[in-house]
Amino acid sequence: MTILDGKKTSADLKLEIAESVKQLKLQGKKTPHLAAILVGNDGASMTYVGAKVKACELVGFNSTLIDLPEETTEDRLLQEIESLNNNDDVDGFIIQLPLPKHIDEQKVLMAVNPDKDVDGFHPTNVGKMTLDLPTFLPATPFGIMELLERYNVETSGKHVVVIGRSHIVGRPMSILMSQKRKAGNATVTVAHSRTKNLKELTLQADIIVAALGIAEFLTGDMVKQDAVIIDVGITRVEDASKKRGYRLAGDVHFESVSKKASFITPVPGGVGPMTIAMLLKNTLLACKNKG
Ligand SMILES: Nc1nc(=O)c2c([nH]1)NC[C@@H]1CN(c3ccc(C(=O)N[C@@H](CCC(=O)O)C(=O)O)cc3)C=[N+]21
Repeated sequence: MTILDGKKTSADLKLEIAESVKQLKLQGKKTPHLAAILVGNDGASMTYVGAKVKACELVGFNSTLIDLPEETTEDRLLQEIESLNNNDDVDGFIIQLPLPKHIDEQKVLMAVNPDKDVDGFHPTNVGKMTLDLPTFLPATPFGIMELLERYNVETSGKHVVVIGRSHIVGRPMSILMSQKRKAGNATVTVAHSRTKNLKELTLQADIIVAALGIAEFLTGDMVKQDAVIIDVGITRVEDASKKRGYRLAGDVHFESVSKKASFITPVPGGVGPMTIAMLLKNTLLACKNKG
């Protein structure tokens, strides 16, 4: 069994990105600049955005965090987006999800200039991804593809079962892995909350991407011997014995599943850190695209 070490791989990627930033600077080009908008003070969201800002510092990017209160109106948020769209120094920006319920997420994501949409959530970029045209790939799926590639995990002709159909992970993952590309050429089944006989499907899977958001959902009895397991879930589970009062759990029951897996991503230290590294990669690309 091999651990797909996202922490190590993301550290390697960040070194590569830092090297590119140095080269840009030597050529007298501008420093990449990522901005993030955070609405409200959800604990997990604050952690993730904080990690993104820290990662920017590490690779030598400039970063801006726009921290708005929970009661921010949709109009006010749209104004902030317009101002980032028009800010020539900002190469790319993201709006941390989820947004408060009074804000229309689709409307907000459509307001982002697709050339600065380093999350790859704008319909233009989703369309380009689907057509396999050059674009910003959504960071989590992009990170998983990179991890599979760097560990030389064979995907061609394999049966992948993606559990979850979200716009940010499950759906794009299913599209990318079925495409003719590195870590692609797979036969993909998308399972979701209405799927019948899920266990029958997962037992046939060579590769399982668990992205449904239920802690420790996938157990050893649902998995074939030597399957490749990608755990996208990250849930804070109350645990009084921990410093912070919680532990992080994936969508995979690691203890039972790892006994059968050939490759498996841990939580923490798997897909999460890769997401951040790929966001940086997209920002570097946005900066280079500008010329
Ligand atoms: N517009 C937008 N873009 C996103 O990419 C986005 C988002 N919204 N909303 C939430 C999800 C989630 N996400 C994570 C990023 C890093 C870790 C990460 O680094 N996790 C660490 C642990 C961090 C911890 O201690 O909580 C790990 O898995 O090792 C996890 C999750 C990005 N997301």
